[in-house]
Amino acid sequence: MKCLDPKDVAQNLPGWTGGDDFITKVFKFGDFAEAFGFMTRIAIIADKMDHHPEWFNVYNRVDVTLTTHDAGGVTQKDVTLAEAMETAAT
Ligand SMILES: C[C@H](O)[C@H](O)[C@H]1CNC2=NC(N)=NC(=O)C2=N1
Repeated sequence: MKCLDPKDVAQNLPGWTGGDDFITKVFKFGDFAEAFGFMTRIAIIADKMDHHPEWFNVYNRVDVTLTTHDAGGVTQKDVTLAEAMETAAT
């Protein structure tokens, strides 16, 4: 799958930042239940896509990094998953 420029990708996603080979965002929720609810909904979508996030949760915060390991960079799969996260978080 074709790799995209992470900076270009991040510019079109609210609150996302582009790194060398990834895009990243910190999501904040009202409490742990909301954060974990978000992670649960995304886990189901991600597994159906066979495309899994790197993420770290403490209480109401979820730090997300998206990259496509098989491609060694950011691909359309990361864009699709980031968009699903935006929908699930709002
Ligand atoms: C074998 C399996 O399909 C692959 O390892 C999938 C699983 N989930 C994945 N997730 C991510 N983020 N990148 C991948 O390249 C990837 N590959």
